[in-house]
Amino acid sequence: MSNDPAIQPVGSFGEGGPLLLRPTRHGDARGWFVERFSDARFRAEVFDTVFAQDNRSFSARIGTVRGLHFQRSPFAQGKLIDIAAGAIFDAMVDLREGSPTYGHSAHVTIDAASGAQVWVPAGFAHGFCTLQPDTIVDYKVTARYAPETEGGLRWDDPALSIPWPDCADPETLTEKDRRWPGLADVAPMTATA
Ligand SMILES: Cc1cn([C@H]2C[C@H](O)[C@@H](COP(=O)(O)OP(=O)(O)O[C@H]3O[C@H](C)C(=O)[C@H](O)[C@H]3O)O2)c(=O)[nH]c1=O
Repeated sequence: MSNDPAIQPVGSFGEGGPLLLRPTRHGDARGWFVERFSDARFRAEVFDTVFAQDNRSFSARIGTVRGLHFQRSPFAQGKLIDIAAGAIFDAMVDLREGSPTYGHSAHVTIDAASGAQVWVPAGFAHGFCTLQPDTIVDYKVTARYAPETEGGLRWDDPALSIPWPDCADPETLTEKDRRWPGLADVAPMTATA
């Protein structure tokens, strides 16, 4: 486990779990510059993988809930999440087959102001709730979009004990996100990226 303050674990999943990353912002009189992603650095310091796709979602309303989603093998996705505008309460659940922390959840708040990022490995269900209006979430994923392999977990399943923020608004859920099963009814994932 890294003792680099720029890389810290999210939750208690042990080696190979989600991470909070703080890329260095180089400030000067004009503002700042940051390398949001470096292939070589990510492979060396976080996880040796390649990314297949860059995604961006815009959520107009505060309290918008998206998730909890995942893709199954062979399109299980690791996700590197970065906030271009606004802020999110980011949540993840371990669904890795055989994991000693199977079914455990964790959460972290990240925002555009801090530039912090979250790495969510393949094998985790992922979702977020926006904490500001007009929030833009950018994220790199390690496998292409494969809707035929998509699965989900009910965002407010009591078995997950995710302490969603008070602003979370069920009215913002898509029909799809209203229908996901609870943890007891989801099969574990083989986390191949
Ligand atoms: C994920 C995805 C979606 N789409 C299309 C499919 C729909 O027409 C539209 C919205 O899709 P969806 O409602 O699945 O979008 P989100 O609810 O933001 O889904 C995401 O939400 C949580 C937070 C995640 O972690 C996943 O990355 C992702 O599932 O974009 C694509 O064309 N490509 C894609 O990779």
